[in-house]
Amino acid sequence: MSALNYSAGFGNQHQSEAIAGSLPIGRNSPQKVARGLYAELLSGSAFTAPRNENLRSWLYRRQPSVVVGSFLPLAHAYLCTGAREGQVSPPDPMRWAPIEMPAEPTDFVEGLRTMAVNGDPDAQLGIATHLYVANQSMGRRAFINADGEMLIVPQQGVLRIATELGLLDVAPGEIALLPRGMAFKVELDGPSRGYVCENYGAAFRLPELGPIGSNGLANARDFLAPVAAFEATPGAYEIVKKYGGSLWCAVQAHSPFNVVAWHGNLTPYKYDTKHFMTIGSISFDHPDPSIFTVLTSPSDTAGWANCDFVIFPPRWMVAEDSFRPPWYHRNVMSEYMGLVLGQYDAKPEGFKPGGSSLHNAYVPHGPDTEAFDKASNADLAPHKLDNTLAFMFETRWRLLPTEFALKGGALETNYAACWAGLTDNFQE
Ligand SMILES: O=C(O)Cc1cc(O)ccc1O
Ligand SMILES: [Fe+2]
Repeated sequence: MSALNYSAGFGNQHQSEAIAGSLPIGRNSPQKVARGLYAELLSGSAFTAPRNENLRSWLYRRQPSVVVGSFLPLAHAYLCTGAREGQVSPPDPMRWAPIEMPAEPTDFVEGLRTMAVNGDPDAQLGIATHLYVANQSMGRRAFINADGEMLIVPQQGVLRIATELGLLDVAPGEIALLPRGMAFKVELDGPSRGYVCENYGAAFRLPELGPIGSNGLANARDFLAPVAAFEATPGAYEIVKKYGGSLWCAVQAHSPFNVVAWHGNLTPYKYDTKHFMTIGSISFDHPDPSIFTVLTSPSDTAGWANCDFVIFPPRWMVAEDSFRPPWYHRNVMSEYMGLVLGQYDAKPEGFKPGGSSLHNAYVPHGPDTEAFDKASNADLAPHKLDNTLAFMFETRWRLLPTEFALKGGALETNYAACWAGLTDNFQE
């Protein structure tokens, strides 16, 4: 596959045309659009949302999205939505082994496995955490998620994601952010696995930097939007839509990837986590993990995120007289974690790439016995945590595991045993 071009900058008013002269100049909806294209507005916020939160793009396309026909229900055995489809489970820490690649041909949508849910897409609140396992490109099949935006974290396999606004190539170590309601399809280069945060709440944005200043963490210029690209091959397309927690399917006679030009600030993005500028302790103590926030979806209460996307990338550990890994803690927020590669310092052996863990609100957790012993006795010379990438979807609402998470076979039965060796070392 040839290298793609991108348009850089998070939240910019991007503009792009696959054929020069297709974008209207100085207006959005001229009486006749150049080349016989139709103008279509896709909004990601209410029209009257404050200017700094207003999201919309104008699409100039060969046929408008309304030419689709009617939708019929489409079954999916593993896709769950909102707290209503979660299971009752005890307040124990939970951890899952990586799930197996499917034996049958499975595309990205068919390969979604919901692990945990909260909130309600109709209330525009909460998230779902999914895994995906896939071995087949979507071909002439597109997915539109009207319930939430999709943050994709590949763990294995490079994804070529075709969107209405153009193409993104996304490898492990990179992430993709796909706006709610925008059609996309996923092409594979081989068996692929990864994680998805489906966000029913406010759109992900860069966090405030406060005293950090005007630079650092994820810098806006490192987010890459696609450039306009449309599919010319004629023929029918299956449109799979997630709408109100159910999947629906319609067949239309043409490709939905027929946008010749577009402009606006509602765009898909990719971001390479190797550009994340970490900030950490250069004196003592382990800082709160919020220091590693890449993107945040705020809730109505300041600082209590609907979801924070947090990464634990390669970085130097230099803190003096400090227990360097995460502390033992009980958090009001709920933490779903995944591992893209390498080891996570709080669980060096037990947490595997492709695996997941869930430490829900007030469920105590922290370094396992091995990590505690190692970090309590380590020589505190500067040390590089290298070849590692863990991440966390942290949400203010409790995450309910799904039936697949509890009964699908990957749940560890004795996870809590990793803390059983923490003995009482009290010396009177
Ligand atoms: O529990 C975890 O492993 C995630 C986490 C990491 C950290 O550095 C501090 C707090 C926290 O919840
Ligand atoms: Fe934690």
